[in-house]
Amino acid sequence: MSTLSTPSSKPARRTPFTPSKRPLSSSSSSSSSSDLVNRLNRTGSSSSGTSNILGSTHKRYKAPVSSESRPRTYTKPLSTIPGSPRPKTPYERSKTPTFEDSPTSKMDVSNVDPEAVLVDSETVEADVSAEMDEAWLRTMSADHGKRDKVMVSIRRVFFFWHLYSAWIASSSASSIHLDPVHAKSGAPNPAENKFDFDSVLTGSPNKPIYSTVAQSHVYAAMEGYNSVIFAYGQTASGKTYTLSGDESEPGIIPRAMKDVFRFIKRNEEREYLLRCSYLEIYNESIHDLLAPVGSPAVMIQGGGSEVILNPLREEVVTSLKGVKDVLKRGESHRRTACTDWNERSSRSHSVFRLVIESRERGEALDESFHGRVTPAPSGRQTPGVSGRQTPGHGAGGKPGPKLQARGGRSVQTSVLSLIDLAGSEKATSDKERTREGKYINTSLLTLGTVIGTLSENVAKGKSDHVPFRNSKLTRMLQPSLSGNARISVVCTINPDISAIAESTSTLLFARRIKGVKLNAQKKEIVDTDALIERYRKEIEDLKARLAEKEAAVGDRRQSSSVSVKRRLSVKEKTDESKAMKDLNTRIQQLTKLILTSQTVDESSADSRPGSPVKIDFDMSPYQLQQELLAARLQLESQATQILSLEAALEARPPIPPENERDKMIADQAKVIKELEIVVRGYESNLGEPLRAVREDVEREWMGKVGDEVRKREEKERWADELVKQLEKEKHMRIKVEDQARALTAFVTKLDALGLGGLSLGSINKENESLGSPGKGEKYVSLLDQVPEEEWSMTGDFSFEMEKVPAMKREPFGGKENVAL
Ligand SMILES: Nc1ncnc2c1ncn2[C@@H]1O[C@H](COP(=O)(O)OP(=O)(O)OP(=O)(O)O)[C@@H](O)[C@H]1O
Repeated sequence: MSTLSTPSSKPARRTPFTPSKRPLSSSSSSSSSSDLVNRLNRTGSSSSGTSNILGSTHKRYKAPVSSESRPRTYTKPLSTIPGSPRPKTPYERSKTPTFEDSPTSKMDVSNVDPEAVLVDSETVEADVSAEMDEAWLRTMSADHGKRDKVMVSIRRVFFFWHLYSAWIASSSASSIHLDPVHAKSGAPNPAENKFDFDSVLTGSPNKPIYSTVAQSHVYAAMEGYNSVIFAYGQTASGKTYTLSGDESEPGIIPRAMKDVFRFIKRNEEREYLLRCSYLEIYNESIHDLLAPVGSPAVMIQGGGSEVILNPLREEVVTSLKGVKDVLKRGESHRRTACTDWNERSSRSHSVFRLVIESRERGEALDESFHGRVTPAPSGRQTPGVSGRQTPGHGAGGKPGPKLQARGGRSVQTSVLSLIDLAGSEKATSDKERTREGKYINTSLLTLGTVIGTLSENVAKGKSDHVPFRNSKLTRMLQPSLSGNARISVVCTINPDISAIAESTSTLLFARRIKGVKLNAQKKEIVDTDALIERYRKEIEDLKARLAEKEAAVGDRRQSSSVSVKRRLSVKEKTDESKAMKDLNTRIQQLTKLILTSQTVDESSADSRPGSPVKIDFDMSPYQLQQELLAARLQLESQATQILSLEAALEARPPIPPENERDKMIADQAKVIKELEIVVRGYESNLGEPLRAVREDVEREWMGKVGDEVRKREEKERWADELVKQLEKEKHMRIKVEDQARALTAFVTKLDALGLGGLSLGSINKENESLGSPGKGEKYVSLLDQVPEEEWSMTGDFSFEMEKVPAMKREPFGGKENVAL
């Protein structure tokens, strides 16, 4: 924990929005408070009531808060040497209420009018103006926001009792390697023993660390980029010393805060709204270090690039002193304890955030637009750790106002996050410390896995799942690690031989995080109302100029005067028509821009249905009135809709808090598992028997169906046979009929020749001489024995017919003894 130095004296300060410079008291505390009260009083006209409330309580806000005011059970250890065993001291957060523990403070963001607490080059404390390295700033500003990789630096501590360092650091080569003597002592692979980074630093002074590791990121945050700086390393390796430092060697956080105000001091064009929050992740739950003891844990809502921390107290700061107070308060609430390695070991990951909102200064413009500017909506949006817009909260989750884009001036929003991670450690001799250590190690392991997956995805062009949700730390850092922030990591290394394995692990983590790709973007909110007004004015001017030109052309044509009517040269004509064309094009462009910015404005307003407005500048006043009426009606119907939606929202069952949701998800997973077991049981217990029954039924019926098919096929064959027989019979009948006709003709011929008297007996005799048929038998055609109508029904009788010699057959018609 650091104790920040307080400047001893302060020169005069200016108040915002007033040209007059009013000297203030030299006491930093009173100067701060009186300055604030004065400013609040001055802006009272625009923020009715706010100034009075703040004015009446400002003394409480200004009361200094020291860590001593919080009784702690922590006792100072005997030794301060890291690495040597220490007596164990338990700790706990103070239960004694102080004014900071009240549910709300004067500078809580929900209590202040943002316009009254802006900081600019005139109001910023003068003591921060020193030590501005302009050359450095110019070099660095060229780089702001352009880095697409994490900046990784190594800090190797070296204490006098470390007679010897196992790690040889080269600051000039920005590399560090293990002394070959120890190459086998803990390093996994000799080739892995040399590491190159953006910078490698040694020594105790914190100033070079700050300027190398953090300064460019702080400036990037001031210029609108989200920035994250964190320290990673084994326990007692110097992370807190690097981030917070001590009175003689302030660390990154106090130096960064000083630079924030320096930046404001030298930047005369912008004004700033600064808000701080301070939280810690202890045993996988998030605690607001600025909230009263016993406040509910902070929840992480949303996911992906939309991480929201709620409820999280945000305090507006207007001076370095204000930031120091906030830091002191937060640090007094941090969980630290004596471990075997560190007399004051951080038992949690701590995150200090500064939300920076800024816009161009411009009071004159503000006044001209004052009547039109929309008042701050109640659902103020402030960025989460990542800089994404999340619902901003003051004490108790109360929303506060935000800095408004005004007079055409856009508002830039960014977040500077300074993170002191708890150190990885082996099991300690204390049970409670070991339990904490497990949480710490698990979340650091998850951070390592997340970083490893991210850099592997980049290196191999993959998109493997990144387990951000496996720990609170990685979930909170997800938007930043996913790319929308500039990140600088300081990895602290213990030079001791006994820590070679841990130091190697830290260096491997540092090497992996180098591979994470970043693409930080500035976030800017544009005042579309003002832009539209500007465009409208420009259109009017252009239209007037165009009308002038057209009138001039008309005059020339109509004029009888020779000098006026003189013929224009080709060039003059071309220039004139080009000028008119340009004017028309610009008018069209501006009209389009108006439509675009209105559409953008509407679509950016959350949950507001888009209703693009078309502006026709040639409309008559009557038409405009009609439009206005229609718009009013639409507004009314939208208001009704909003009311009914609000009612529906209230009627909706409340969204359970995160731990309950996790429980519900776990319960549902349990139910799904049970159902899966039931389904499997159904398959093995019921599914199998049912399948057997079906197979039996199928077997039985398949036989029957086969018989039936066979029978049908037989019948079809039989029917075919019958058809064939019938065809044959028909054919035979035609043949027999032909023969009958021939015989009749023959008999008729014989009759005509007078040979009809031949007796049958003579024929028979003749037949006998031929040897067939037998004695006494007559030649009778079988056809004569079959009734004519049955011919078609008889079988094949061609055989009998063929036996009948052509000349001896009986005539048809049943005639016996026919005389031949
Ligand atoms: N570069 C340094 N120069 C001088 N003293 C240092 C340096 N680094 C660390 N120390 C001292 O070493 C001790 C342990 O350092 P520190 O608490 O910063 O370690 P840490 O990594 O934050 O440990 P933990 O993870 O347990 O919180 C402190 O007393 C600190 O003052």
